[in-house]
Amino acid sequence: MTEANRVLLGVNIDHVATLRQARGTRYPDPVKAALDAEEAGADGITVHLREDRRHIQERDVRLLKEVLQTRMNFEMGVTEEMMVFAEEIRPEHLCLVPETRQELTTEGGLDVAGQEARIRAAVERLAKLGSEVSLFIDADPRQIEASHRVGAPAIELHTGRYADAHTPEEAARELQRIQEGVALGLKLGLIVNAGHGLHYHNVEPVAAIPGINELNIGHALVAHALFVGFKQAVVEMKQLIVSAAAKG
Ligand SMILES: CC(=O)[C@@H](O)[C@H](O)COP(=O)(O)O
Ligand SMILES: NCC(=O)COP(=O)(O)O
Repeated sequence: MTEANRVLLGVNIDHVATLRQARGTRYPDPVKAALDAEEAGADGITVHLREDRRHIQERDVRLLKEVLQTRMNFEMGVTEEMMVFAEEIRPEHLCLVPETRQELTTEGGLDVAGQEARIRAAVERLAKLGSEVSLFIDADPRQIEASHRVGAPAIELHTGRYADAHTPEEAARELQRIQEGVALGLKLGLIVNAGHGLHYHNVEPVAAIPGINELNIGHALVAHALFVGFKQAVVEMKQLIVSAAAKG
């Protein structure tokens, strides 16, 4: 396999913390899940410290920063509170995401085109930490071009609409949007990642997109881990990604 078709797996451990927060217990510990994921072949660990702290807590992020063998991808809203916390943690990767207090999950991409000055200022400030800054956006040419203009080196394309498609035709259309988004991002010199809602039955066509760098996957992995264990869940996802990428 060449470097060109190697697709990385970022394991999102947020929903291990969701289970813990549901009862206010000390278990299950997302830090243990992260270490197990690394042993099973994860290329990085993703966490989203939400404003409402519904899953990941500051304690998790601080501990992860100390113990991870791979790297942290820290997802955050564009708020002063999060900027200050990111400056303390200095994660290797930072991903700016939109956040709405009441949403069930991250429902759309960041509107970079509609607030270029604000996002440019955030990207410049965070880049000083030495972190690779990424923008979580829809596969929309306007947003991809704006991400390039504000100086972000990387983007993560939101795959939620593809994952939530109700018919094969709709899924094919959404996949095509992602494929075109990846191609445009690469043409502009961006690192292109993708994620959200990917699972064992829909990940392969995305992993096969030429040039895609990393897939961030969480909810489906945590769900599958209930039945097969966390390490095995990561191993199975990684196998799917690696083999799809090799064919892509
Ligand atoms: C930004 C994003 O997509 C992730 O952080 C992920 O989906 C985590 O789960 P929640 O959106 O449920 O917090
Ligand atoms: N940025 C997307 C992510 O980290 C994982 O999303 P999901 O697999 O939990 O939907």
